[in-house]
Amino acid sequence: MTTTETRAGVLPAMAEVPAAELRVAVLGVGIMGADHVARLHSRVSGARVVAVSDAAADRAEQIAATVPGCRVIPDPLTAIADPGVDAVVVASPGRFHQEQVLACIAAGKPVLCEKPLTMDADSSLAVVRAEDAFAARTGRRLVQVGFMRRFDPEYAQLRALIAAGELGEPLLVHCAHRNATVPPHFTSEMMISDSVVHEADVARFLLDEDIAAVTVLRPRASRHAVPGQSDPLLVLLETTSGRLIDVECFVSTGVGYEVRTEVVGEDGSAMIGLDLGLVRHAAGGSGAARATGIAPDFRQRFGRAYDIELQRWSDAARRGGIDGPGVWDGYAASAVCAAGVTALRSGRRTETRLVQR
Ligand SMILES: NC(=O)c1ccc[n+]([C@@H]2O[C@H](COP(=O)([O-])OP(=O)(O)OC[C@H]3O[C@@H](n4cnc5c(N)ncnc54)[C@H](O)[C@@H]3O)[C@@H](O)[C@H]2O)c1
Ligand SMILES: O[C@H]1[C@H](O)[C@@H](O)[C@H](O)[C@@H](O)[C@H]1O
Repeated sequence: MTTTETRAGVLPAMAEVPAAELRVAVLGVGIMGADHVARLHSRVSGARVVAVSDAAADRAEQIAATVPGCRVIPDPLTAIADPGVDAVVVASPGRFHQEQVLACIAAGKPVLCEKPLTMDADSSLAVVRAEDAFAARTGRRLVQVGFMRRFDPEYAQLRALIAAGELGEPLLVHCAHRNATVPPHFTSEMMISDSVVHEADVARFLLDEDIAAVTVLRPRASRHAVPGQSDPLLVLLETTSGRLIDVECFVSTGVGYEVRTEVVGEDGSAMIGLDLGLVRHAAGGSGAARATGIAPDFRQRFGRAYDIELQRWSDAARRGGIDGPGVWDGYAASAVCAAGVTALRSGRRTETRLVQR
């Protein structure tokens, strides 16, 4: 149900990419959207940013000025419908994703939607249903979700190691997800729906199964936490077959952007995210050790992953489809986060509710 569903939306790697350049509109050009505009303009081939849209007019003008010929279209829905736009990147705040992604589906335009797909499981399911209806008519998938870790070479290597059986049966995954700071409006709920959503997807990506239940513990809060916020959090995800994933989510460390993942299997363990490449411990020897650097934020740590993600999305969009995590992955992660928010509020283990596909 997990990556099989994703694979259904993945176009074969050998498929030809049409010669015509993909004309892209980017909706929301704050930190992430502006980074994607620069990436599409200077590092992704076969795509051109032709329009940007942002609730802040001056911000839209400022970012449009960085790309020759790029227009500002103030209303995002007008930008989606514009006949000069072939495909869309949604990088607006999460609460606008549902409306904007549904408009892309209605217009039949491929869209890369930044995570989270939407803010809760029901609205994500509504997107799944709309895209399913489109796919039933056309045989094409339109929505790719910006779970960029799947395109990070270290995560890909870790997944391949697990799939090849090199660690034996994976049993445990230890994750650290640390940010230097977050804006003052960032709530404990957002630590689940906006931050731990990455681990919800990574767990499904690495282990190829769904998350059945979530428990959230609140350790003593850091004095740097946004007032009223429980920071850090310890989140425990249980997979359907009984594997456990523990996630330390700490978003006000003041240090930098630290994202680590260690998989412990019956026959060894492997860890990524130390700026050392993949470090592996197996019977008879372990991996490298050298001084590490810490990236200040996601743009440095996952820059290469975003480049690969947007290049592959753009190539697939030119063929009319997607090449990466789809709506079902977005929905599954939203369902985990919904259970997580309930677990956070209630202090109780909460089962994930996922409809049958
Ligand atoms: N994949 C990642 O690692 C990653 C990293 C950062 C952010 N994100 C995601 O990207 C999205 C944007 O995050 P950000 O950090 O860039 O936020 P941001 O606040 O820096 O930027 C959001 C921008 O959207 C604009 N905006 C507000 N309402 C809008 C609307 N209705 N339509 C279009 N634009 C609108 C705002 O004016 C602002 O410029 C979020 O979904 C976030 O979760 C993903
Ligand atoms: O939107 C950001 C982004 O997804 C980062 O990758 C994550 O580390 C942050 O916690 C989140 O707020």
